[in-house]
Amino acid sequence: MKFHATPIKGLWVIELEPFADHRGRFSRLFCKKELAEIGLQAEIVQVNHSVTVNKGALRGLHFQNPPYGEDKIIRCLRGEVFDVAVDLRQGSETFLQWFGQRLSPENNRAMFLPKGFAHGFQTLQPESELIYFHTQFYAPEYEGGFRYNDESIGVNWPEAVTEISDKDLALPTVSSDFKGI
Ligand SMILES: Cc1cn([C@H]2C[C@H](O)[C@@H](COP(=O)(O)OP(=O)(O)O[C@H]3O[C@@H](C)C(=O)[C@@H](O)[C@H]3O)O2)c(=O)[nH]c1=O
Repeated sequence: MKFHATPIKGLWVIELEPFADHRGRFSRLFCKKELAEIGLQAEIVQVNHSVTVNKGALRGLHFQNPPYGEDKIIRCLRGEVFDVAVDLRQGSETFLQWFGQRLSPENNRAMFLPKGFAHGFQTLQPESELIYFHTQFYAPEYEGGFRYNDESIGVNWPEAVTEISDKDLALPTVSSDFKGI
């Protein structure tokens, strides 16, 4: 794995390094020892998978509140997505700044989000599949989120939004007294 720093400290793009031969490819998706270099300390306790049927569909921006904050690794297995992380860390010099990265099987990129980030993505291809590695269990009572089009965050989504859940449409915008998580 190669690690590429982003403009937001602690947020990394992971480049997988597939071995290719006449049979196809082999990639290491997770390595505790290598990921320790970019700050992954906790155990992975849950692996999730999502399929999004339509191009332009959007999920996010999601996070879990303390004490269920989590690190996440996100990899696209099929299709292509524009993946977004938003810095919600209290006192961070990049507070409320966002970073976007295209993820696809072809570009071999994955994202590493430490605790304190919101996450969302928009599909750039139909039938896009993601696999997520999480360091916390799903805790619905600690779920948090912000509206994908919150102006104080200002994510520049690449496509018109064709689909979004009612739950995500009902998410709040960032209030002026929000200090982070
Ligand atoms: C996230 C999650 C959902 N669920 C359930 C709740 C619900 O019935 C159904 C769908 O949940 P949601 O609508 O929240 O799914 P979704 O909008 O795809 O949520 C995901 O969005 C992206 C952006 C992320 O970063 C993920 O961590 C996760 O929050 O799955 C679990 O059982 N475990 C989980 O970890």
